[in-house]
Amino acid sequence: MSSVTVRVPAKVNVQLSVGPLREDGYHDLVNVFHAVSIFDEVMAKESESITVAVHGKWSDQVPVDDSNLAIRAARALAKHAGRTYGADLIIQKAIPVAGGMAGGSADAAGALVACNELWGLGLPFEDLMEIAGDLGSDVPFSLLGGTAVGTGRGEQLSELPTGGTFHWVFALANGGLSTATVYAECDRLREAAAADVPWPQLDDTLMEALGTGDAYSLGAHLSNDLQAAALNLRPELAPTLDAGRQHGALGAIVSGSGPTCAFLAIDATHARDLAQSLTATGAAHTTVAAHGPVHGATLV
Ligand SMILES: C[C@@](CO)(OP(=O)(O)O)[C@H](O)COP(=O)(O)OP(=O)(O)OC[C@H]1O[C@@H](n2ccc(N)nc2=O)[C@H](O)[C@@H]1O
Ligand SMILES: Nc1ncnc2c1ncn2[C@@H]1O[C@H](COP(=O)(O)OP(=O)(O)O)[C@@H](O)[C@H]1O
Repeated sequence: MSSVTVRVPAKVNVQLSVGPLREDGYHDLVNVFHAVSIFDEVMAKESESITVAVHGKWSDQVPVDDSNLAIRAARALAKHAGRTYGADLIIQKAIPVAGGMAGGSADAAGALVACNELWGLGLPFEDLMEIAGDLGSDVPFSLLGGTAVGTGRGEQLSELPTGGTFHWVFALANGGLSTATVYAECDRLREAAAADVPWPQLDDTLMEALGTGDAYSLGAHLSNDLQAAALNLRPELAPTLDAGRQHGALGAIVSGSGPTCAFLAIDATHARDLAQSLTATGAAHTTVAAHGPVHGATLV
């Protein structure tokens, strides 16, 4: 086989509950991930060494050196297999960069699946999940997709059955936010408020809404403990969220660490209308309609 292509989705967090800061610099989470139909594609081609090239709208914001998550994933896989392998990784980017939609994690997951195939390693899914967890807290979910609860750093996953398809609109922001900076701002706000940080708990009503496919209830129960921090760092996101609610979104939330804003719509037609209203009124400059849940990293 001379080349392999893998498609990997973006995510939104429908519940993101952040526990106290741990000694290792991470936070324990209850992170309810939901994979949505915005996809990066990762192609792996036979080569002597491991390289990366990035194409698409956001390509200029992605590093192509050894810090690229797809390169790090391919290297980690080769190390796990105990041999030196090469692959030219070609990424077609549609997921916003540093947008809180796990684009880098998606590319890492895509590279793991593509190189496992290209190199004929035949490693089982569980091995890929273990390597993924070492690469980043969100990478296992990019492999798995669907809807799932992440605990620990977010890397320990349990799949959640959902009762239907949910329709979303994403308002993309100019410029990204660093995940580490948003977590640090969350800690700073908590310290300033001298607030006790409760241990994160799964929201049972949200679980039920996902299970029954009840978009109205899901919209009412979306939650994100990083939202206040993201809004502090990017105050201009607050009016965008308000505009979405005014235009009939069932729920409006910052996606993960932001700055992408996510709006839950009633159905596909409402999502299209909502996306149009947000751009027509200037509340958002770029919007994307998408649905979830969708599969994780998949060979095409
Ligand atoms: C916030 C979330 C929500 O899904 O994603 P994004 O919205 O950024 O995509 C995740 O927790 C991000 O996961 P990921 O982007 O993989 O982060 P990592 O590379 O593991 O960690 C980057 C940094 O984020 C902070 N971090 C991450 C995960 C976690 N449970 N606690 C943390 O405090 C740490 O400062 C860490 O150094
Ligand atoms: N393949 C990649 N795609 C996107 N970003 C990458 C990639 N590899 C490394 N990065 C770096 O990771 C950072 C976080 O990117 P991303 O995963 O898109 O954001 P988020 O964590 O908000 O979902 C970016 O600012 C970029 O410097």
